[in-house]
Amino acid sequence: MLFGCRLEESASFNKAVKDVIALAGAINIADFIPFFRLFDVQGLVRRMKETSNLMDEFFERKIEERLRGGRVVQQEDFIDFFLETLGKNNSTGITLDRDSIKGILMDLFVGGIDTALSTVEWIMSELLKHPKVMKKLRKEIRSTIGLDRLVNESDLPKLEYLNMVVKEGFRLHPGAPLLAAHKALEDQEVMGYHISKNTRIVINAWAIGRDPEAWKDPEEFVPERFIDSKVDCGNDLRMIPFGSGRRKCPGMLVGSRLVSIVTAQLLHCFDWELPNGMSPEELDMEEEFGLSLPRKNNLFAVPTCRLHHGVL
Ligand code: HEM
Repeated sequence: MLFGCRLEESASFNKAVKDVIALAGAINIADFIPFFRLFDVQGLVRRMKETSNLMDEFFERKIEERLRGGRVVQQEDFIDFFLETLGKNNSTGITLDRDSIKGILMDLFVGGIDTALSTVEWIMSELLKHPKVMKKLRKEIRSTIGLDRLVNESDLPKLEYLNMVVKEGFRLHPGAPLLAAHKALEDQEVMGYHISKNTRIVINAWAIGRDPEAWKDPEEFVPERFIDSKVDCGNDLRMIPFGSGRRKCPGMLVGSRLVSIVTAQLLHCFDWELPNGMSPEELDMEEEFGLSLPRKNNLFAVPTCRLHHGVL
């Protein structure tokens, strides 16, 4: 439950996160013809202001609830951390004002939720499209963990095939296909091309993950390509779903663990089938292009619980 929210509050917040991502990825004519900035012809600025006000009000409410001691869940979370560790009168010597705390919370949610969830949805889609891979992964997880308890984070290093499946998911379906826009700090020569200082640089991680010069059968979902391979996110420029270098995603470790643990739990707890006798070949894999890269159409699959009674 998100910060102990009521269902409708949580749903409207999730919608706001999705809207921010869609708006930030939208093509804005004013970026190309500055004259149009005067008019906001597509209404993008107005919608962005409305959405960020909505998120601001949400975090303001949650912070006020904490300060009044009116929390619904007992577990500590990000908001407690920021208020206690970096709020007024703390002992660290660093103080963040309320706007900065809200800004960081917004960054964490916008950067961390949709990217991870869309990657899990894509991995589940690939598994439903490739039943042999799904079976092999399910076997690894269930034989390692058994059916009397849930998978937890400390199990992840033992699940080697899961690690390969997740890497293959990140390769084909990077959550942020064009990363974030960067700017050259100085003139550079890269592979014979001159890049002038201040050039805006957009890196297509999606295309790199599917480049036939970098990968054998790049369009195929084959986790086995990572057997005995050291290639991983962050250590090889062919795999950059989290970017690379100084401005790479600071949530890389959390993000990749989140994707691994959610995928492992979905496969461990349930058997999955496509609905209404649909065959794997019929499952559509259309992408919706934007700042993130979710499925165009929601994935529907039917779960059957496989854990022993009382574990869930
Ligand atoms: C599967 C999950 C995730 C993916 C695929 C992902 C991907 C990315 C990418 C591609 C960037 C831009 C890097 C660049 O342009 O070089 C980025 C930046 C960022 N990510 Fe993530 N991310 C994920 C999870 C998270 C999580 C869980 C958090 C926070 C807890 C997070 C927080 C951020 C922040 C704050 C930035 C901006 C960093 C900066 O501007 O220096 N991300 N992420």
